[in-house]
Amino acid sequence: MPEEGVDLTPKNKLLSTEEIITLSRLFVKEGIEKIRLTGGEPLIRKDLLEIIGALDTLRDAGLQKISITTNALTLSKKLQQLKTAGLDQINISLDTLLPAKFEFITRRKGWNKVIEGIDAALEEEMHPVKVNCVVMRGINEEEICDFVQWTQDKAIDVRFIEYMPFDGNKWNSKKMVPYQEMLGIIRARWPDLERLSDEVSDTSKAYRVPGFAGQIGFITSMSDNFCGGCNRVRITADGNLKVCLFGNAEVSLRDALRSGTSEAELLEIIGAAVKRKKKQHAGMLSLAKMKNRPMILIDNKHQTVMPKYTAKYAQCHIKSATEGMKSPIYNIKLCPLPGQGFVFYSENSYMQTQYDGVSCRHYSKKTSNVSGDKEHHQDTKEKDQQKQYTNLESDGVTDIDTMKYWGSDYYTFVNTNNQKKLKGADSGMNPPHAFVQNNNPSKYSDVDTTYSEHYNRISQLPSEIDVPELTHIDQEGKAQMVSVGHKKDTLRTATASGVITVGKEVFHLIESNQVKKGDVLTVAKLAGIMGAKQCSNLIPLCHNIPLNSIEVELSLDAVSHSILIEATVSSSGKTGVEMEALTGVTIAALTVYDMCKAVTHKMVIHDIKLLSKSGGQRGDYKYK
Ligand SMILES: Nc1nc2c(ncn2[C@@H]2O[C@H](COP(=O)(O)OP(=O)(O)OP(=O)(O)O)[C@@H](O)[C@H]2O)c(=O)[nH]1
Ligand SMILES: C[S@@+](CC[C@H](N)C(=O)[O-])C[C@H]1O[C@@H](n2cnc3c(N)ncnc32)[C@H](O)[C@@H]1O
Ligand code: SF4
Repeated sequence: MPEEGVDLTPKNKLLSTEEIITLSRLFVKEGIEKIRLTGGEPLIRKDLLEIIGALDTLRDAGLQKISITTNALTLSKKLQQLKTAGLDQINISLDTLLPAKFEFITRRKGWNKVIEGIDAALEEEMHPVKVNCVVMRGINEEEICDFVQWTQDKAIDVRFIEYMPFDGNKWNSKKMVPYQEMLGIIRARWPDLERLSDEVSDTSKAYRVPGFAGQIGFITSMSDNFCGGCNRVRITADGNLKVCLFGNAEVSLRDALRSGTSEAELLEIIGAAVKRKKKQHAGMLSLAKMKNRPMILIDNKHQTVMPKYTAKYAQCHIKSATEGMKSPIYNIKLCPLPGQGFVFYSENSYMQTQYDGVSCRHYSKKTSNVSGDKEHHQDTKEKDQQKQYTNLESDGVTDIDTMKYWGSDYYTFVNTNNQKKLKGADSGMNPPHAFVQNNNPSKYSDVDTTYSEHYNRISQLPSEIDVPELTHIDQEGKAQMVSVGHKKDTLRTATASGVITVGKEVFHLIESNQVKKGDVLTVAKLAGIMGAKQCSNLIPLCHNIPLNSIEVELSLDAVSHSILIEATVSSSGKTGVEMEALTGVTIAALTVYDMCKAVTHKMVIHDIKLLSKSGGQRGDYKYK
């Protein structure tokens, strides 16, 4: 819980008891066997007993387990009643065995109450009693062995959880303790720690110290995801279906229920969502950059925009991006800051969308607005638009390399620079909120797209997404050389430059050609040419391409006692030659260094950069 707290969702936005039960019945009918009430915090719901009691009546329909995950602050008082109502299993969160640290982590007292809750669960034989401990470096990692020791006499299952990134929790990779490291710490003290077997859909990898009453486990979402066995779907307290904890795609089942959607239609919506459940979550570093609801809000905050108007406006925006912009889009750029989205460029206009779905702006480069989007921008002054446009560019927006449309509201982006694939409308199950104009539904009350129309359209989209592999990593995140076989040959040139500052003495020796090893400028020039030719042998994922020409020039700067090096390379090929030009400059500079190091080591190679580049898919580049 952040220090400043969170805004509580108005009650009418939360699923009612009846709605929770209706949805549960539907899911159980479709084969769900276990329901976990998690958080937020389930124990603060006044109707918890009623919900568990109603879930208990679904046993005959196939429900086998009813569980909760709780902070256990009020558990000892309520447990007996919960068990009588039908609760089978309980997971309790506890990140420290030290009461003072508990207060520091949770910002409240209550450690004793949690321990009472754990003891009560053991007494009530709520088997297994799982204790969830999120391990954070610098906070509680030195307590790992104490937690393991705790299982000697207590028949609990302590699960060490890798700290996961959620909005606002200030995650960074250093704070996360990977499970291999935890395992190492435990093995150092208990070398005979034994591995137990897991169920295929378990979140944790189970272990036990031989002879101990309890066991331990590791929940390795970050370092070794267990998505392969994932069979879970999640409904937030405000009624959104999330098919992945880490996915932003959410579908409002609450709104569907409240708009009188039939059971068959609901099943269609759910089916379409589940079919698009991804094979696994994004990689660890990408996750950290993603926008995701914090864990505390998975339970209770309305985040998704309403499909009623998103469907129409998504269509409208993609349409303006393609047709409304009147001329073809020649470039798409990703804005540099999270949530700023994409900019589409065409001859006569450009359009900015926000990736988080908050807004979408369509700007005209000329005086008149572009059709299809006019009404949305009456209030935006051309000058401001221009300013924003310029800012985006000067902020160094990063190119999207390719984009593929799958229909009127679905597309994929691939961004090689950032090594990631971005999906605009996500997997199509979500209202395509990347293109929502405004989050004020009343403004668009004329829109009448219904759920079923929307999802019908979406369900026609291909379920498998053939995202082009353009990055230098393969599907397992390992390095690969990108295939350029499909690319056309074009004339490509690149110029790079660099500087070696050699100091007064060496400078004069070079200038007067008195360096003992020989003619520095000539040798370095040849070295630069040879270096450019050798580029693909030196840089692992570089292609070896036929070069048309290599020019290396060295000039002397008597003021700074430096040699300025410039290399220009050209090729008629499938891939750019900037690496060749940069290698040429680097090798020329190293050669100068090598030839002069007998005089001094006080030489600095610096400012190696790409000055310009032309040809290729992404257009020309000039260093400014
Ligand atoms: N990646 C991922 N991690 C999850 C998911 N559900 C739970 N976890 C992780 O498991 C931790 C404990 O969650 P719990 O609420 O106790 O649920 P659980 O582990 O699924 O519980 P069991 O039903 O006992 O397996 C969470 O803090 C997450 O780290 C999920 O769907 N995906
Ligand atoms: C978000 S809580 C909700 C249920 C309940 N309020 C509780 O405290 O247990 C569910 C589980 O997620 C864990 N959790 C919370 N933030 C996490 C994070 N950043 N990384 C990994 N697990 C986290 C909690 O420790 C808890 O076991
Ligand atoms: S697919 Fe999503 S929900 Fe399932 S284990 Fe992976 S991250 Fe969790």
